[in-house]
Amino acid sequence: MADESCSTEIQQRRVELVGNYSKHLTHLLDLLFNVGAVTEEDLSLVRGSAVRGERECMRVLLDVLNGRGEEACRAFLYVLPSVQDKTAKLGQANRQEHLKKHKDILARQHGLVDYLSIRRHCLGHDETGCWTDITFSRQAGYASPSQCRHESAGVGDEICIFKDVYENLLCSPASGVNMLSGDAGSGKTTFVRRLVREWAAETNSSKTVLSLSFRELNLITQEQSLQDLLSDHYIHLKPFLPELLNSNPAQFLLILDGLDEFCYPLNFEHTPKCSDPERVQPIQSIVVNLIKGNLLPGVSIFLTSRPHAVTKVPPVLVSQFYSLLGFSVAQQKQYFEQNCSSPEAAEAVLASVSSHKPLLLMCHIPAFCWIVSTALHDGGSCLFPDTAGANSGEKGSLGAMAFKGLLERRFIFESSDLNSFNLDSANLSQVFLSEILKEDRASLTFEKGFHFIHTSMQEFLAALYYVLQSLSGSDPFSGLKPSTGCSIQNALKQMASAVNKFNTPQRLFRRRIKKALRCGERHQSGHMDLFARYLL
Ligand SMILES: Nc1ncnc2c1ncn2[C@@H]1O[C@H](COP(=O)(O)OP(=O)(O)OP(=O)(O)O)[C@@H](O)[C@H]1O
Repeated sequence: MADESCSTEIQQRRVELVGNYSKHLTHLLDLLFNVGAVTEEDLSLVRGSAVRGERECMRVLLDVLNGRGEEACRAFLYVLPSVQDKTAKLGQANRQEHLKKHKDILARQHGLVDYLSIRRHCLGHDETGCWTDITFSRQAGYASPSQCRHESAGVGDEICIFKDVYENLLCSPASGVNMLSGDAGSGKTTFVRRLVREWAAETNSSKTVLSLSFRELNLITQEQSLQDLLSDHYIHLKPFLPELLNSNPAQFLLILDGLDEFCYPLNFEHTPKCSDPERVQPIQSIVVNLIKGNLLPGVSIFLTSRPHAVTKVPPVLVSQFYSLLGFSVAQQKQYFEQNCSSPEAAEAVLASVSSHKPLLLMCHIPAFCWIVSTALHDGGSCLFPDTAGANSGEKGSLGAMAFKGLLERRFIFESSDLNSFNLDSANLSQVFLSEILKEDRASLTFEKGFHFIHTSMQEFLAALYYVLQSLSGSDPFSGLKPSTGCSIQNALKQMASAVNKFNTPQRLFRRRIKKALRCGERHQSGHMDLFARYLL
């Protein structure tokens, strides 16, 4: 009776055995041959079905075993656990190896060299010295749009630092949807970079980070599945992704940086519900289903956004809401000390900033500290002292392209855009602040593009272009033609007299500034926030 049960068991488990063991057929055949359960003839018979796929081979093997009787079936059931053990161990080791590789790749993608360009000198030292402390406020969810607009902590908000946010996102089991709101240039992407790098350096992390930016997601024009999206982005995880995503989504932290830049509308009410990672759908539906917890239920999500776009996500879906509060005066001091070439230079920069109240106020935004310390890197008192000179035409064209980009809400430029403004990408790195543009190898498409080293720089150059055009009597809006370089060159030559005019604004100039501000307001997207501040 006991003997009969082996062949019966195999028949009853036929579907499961074909599903789970077809992949390990070679190993199984070796074991069965070694214990004498199958003959060479049997092996040929099984392997002869290879053209119809490994599952068919497995079916043939089960038939062969059945034909050979109870002894062979018992041997099969006996060797089965060792196949399972070995493959589980191999799979585990392989997976660990790939996750380690994943950490290395993510750390490289979130590297510092291009991003915090002026602090290369600190890279050889302890990395924590590269980041300046910044303060956050934390509240459970957010209730109203006005709540996400202000930059100071409200009553009942908890004040926290990097470590607190890190622990909530990466050390607590499942933290739902977390949102970080901050003004343009306030340090959201820098926070993401630091988070990823510190996670990658940790040996015992329980969660795995996946990081995407909305700027990259904008490039996806075809419908696709979440699984394909992630597999394309993280090719090294491809063999494990289906299993990882299905088995335990709670082990992932998914970072989505820059919601304000996402160009597709998010419709939380009418997007069809989808919980299948393999289902093909538009990119905005993937985002909605992730945030609603339909796709990868239990995954922790970290969204960053400029304040105006926070309301794209309904408050009820947000479990923790963080705001970046900017640099305090003490933190600004720390920043300049970390980023200037010497303590004397840092002191001179700080003195320069402190003597201009508007500048001091603006420097609570890290991007301003970055621009100011780059411009005054030697501690001098003149902003961008070497902007006048032989390449002013190119700088002006760059400003025109930056302004056109803002009007069209574009942050990535193609070679043809550069050509139409007579800009040569090869020269640009030498022209302005050494790294004004960098190549964008958007990893989802591998297409070549360019973007300003930071959007705050794009907005700064656009504002500079706008002011100089207006002061020279030209209309900045009509100056966005390919030949713009020449007219800007003239404008830059007149910089000195223009600055005087700036002190005694003329009616036309005032009208132009008002027009620009109205234009900024009309673009409710907030991508001209800094542009407007620079103008003022
Ligand atoms: N904590 C920090 N320590 C040192 N530098 C920082 C820090 N935060 C921001 N910066 C500097 O400010 C610049 C702008 O920061 P970041 O790109 O993170 O802003 P953002 O909030 O993502 O801006 P945007 O909304 O325009 O995308 C960085 O390039 C970096 O030089």
